[in-house]
Parts: sequence; structure tokens; C-alpha cells
Amino acid sequence: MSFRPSATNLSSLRSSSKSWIARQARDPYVKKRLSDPASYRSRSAFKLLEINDQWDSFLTKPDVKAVVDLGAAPGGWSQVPYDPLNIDDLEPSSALTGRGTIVAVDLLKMQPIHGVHAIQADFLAAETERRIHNLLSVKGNLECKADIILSDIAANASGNDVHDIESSLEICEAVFCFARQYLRSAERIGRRRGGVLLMKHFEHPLLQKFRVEKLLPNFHDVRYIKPDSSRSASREGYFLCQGWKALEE
Ligand SMILES: C[S@@+](CC[C@H](N)C(=O)[O-])C[C@H]1O[C@@H](n2cnc3c(N)ncnc32)[C@H](O)[C@@H]1O
Repeated sequence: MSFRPSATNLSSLRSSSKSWIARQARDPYVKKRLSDPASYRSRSAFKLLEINDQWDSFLTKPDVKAVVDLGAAPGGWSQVPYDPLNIDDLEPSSALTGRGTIVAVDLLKMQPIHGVHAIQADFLAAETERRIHNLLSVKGNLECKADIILSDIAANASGNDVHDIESSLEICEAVFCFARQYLRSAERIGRRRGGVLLMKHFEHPLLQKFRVEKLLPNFHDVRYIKPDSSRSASREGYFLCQGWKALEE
């Protein structure tokens, strides 16, 4: 049986599907992903690589021992810190010395990545935090903290601007609350830019207000980043926040 689409099938595609296919065919990062020996699972991996390259290789610092990747499926971002952390087959409560932990969370099931602990769950659900906590709770990380928290979570676009902005704000607020509890402080790490939060958001004045009120006072350095690899038509951007001050501890 052939799975090649017939001419009839192609001609019956909606014009939005046709333009998506045409855009994928033109996209240099789609081509790069297909030819890259790292076999990244997503085009998004190039956004993280680009941000990391431009901002002092924060992922590869030798003191990075634990990373939490929120909205991780299909797994491109989780693949990026895998090598520098030199992860082996870590079980919760096994020795951490010289190794690290990556915890990946997504609503969707993720194909396994060696050394990455995947949780299929809604990050916004109360019990998910306990599951992340248990995985961070390994020997050598008695504080149960993460050195880096990444969030590429994107709720499905509804087409309703107000609703989509509210979702983005809700996610950013939840990620920030999580960071407040789980991010290791710059002081504890012994580096002014230690304790990093990278989060996706949708551009809107309410998100800028969130940046000013929540992020700026709590980190030594906060940047708005629109990576070249992020499609210009998309309203997504990233806040890269380095140097968690842990003011409430
Ligand atoms: C842009 S994709 C992430 C791509 C990923 N960084 C990669 O490189 O493979 C956004 C992800 O956020 C997930 N997501 C959306 N809402 C979520 C939630 N409440 N909890 C967990 N994951 C969520 C989606 O299922 C989707 O897989």
C-alpha cells in the first residue's frame, strides 16, 4: 500500500494547510533540523541553542546540576542540556556527584530521552509539583532545587487575542511561582548570573507589566529575547532571567 498522497488529496488540501507546507519547505531551521547530526526533535531546539550561544552559554556552566524543562514535548529543548550535564542513568535518590538531573514536563507523552525524567502531566495541576519535587530530590541535591528552569509552554492558540494573552499570563505567573520555590539562588551557586529562568510569553503590555513587577526585582539580569529562529510573524518572545536573588528566603 502506498502512503504517497494522491493528486486528488493534495488538491483538496485547505489553503491554510498548503501555505503551512510551503512555509515548512522554505524554513531554513526545518532544513537545518533535518540535516543536523544531533537529530533534534523540534525546530524549537535551535531557539534554545541560539539563546544559549548569545548569552554566556548559561546551560553549560559546570555548576549546573539540575534543569527543569516545562512544556517539553517532543523533547528538543531537553536534548540540548543533555550532553553538558553528562547524564547517565539517574534514578531518583541515586548519587548526583558530577552528574545532573533533567526533569521534562508536558501534557503530551514524550518519547524517552536517555537520562531525562519525563512527566506526562498538566504543569498547572497541583499534584504535578510533587512529582517534579520527587525527581529533584536526589542525593547531592538535598535542597531540591533546579539551577535552570526552562518554559516553552504554549497553550493552543484559540484565535481569540484576549483569551490567548490571558493564557500566556497565567502560564508565566505559574512558572514564576514555581521558580520562586525551586530555583537555586545566585548566592548559593556563587555566581551573579546563577539561577536562570527562561520563559516563553506572548508580547503584550500585560506581559511587560509582569516583567517589570515580578522579574526585574527578583533577578540580577532580565532580557527580552526574540531569537532569529523564532518566526517573525509569531508574537512569541522569551524572558531570559539570570541571577535569582531569592529575596524571600
Ligand atoms: C512549543 S511546544 C514545546 C517544544 C519543546 N520546547 C521542544 O523543543 O520540543 C509547547 C508545549 O507546551 C505544552 N503545554 C501546553 N500547556 C501545558 C501545560 N499546562 N502543562 C504542560 N505542558 C503544556 C504543549 O503540549 C506543547 O508540547
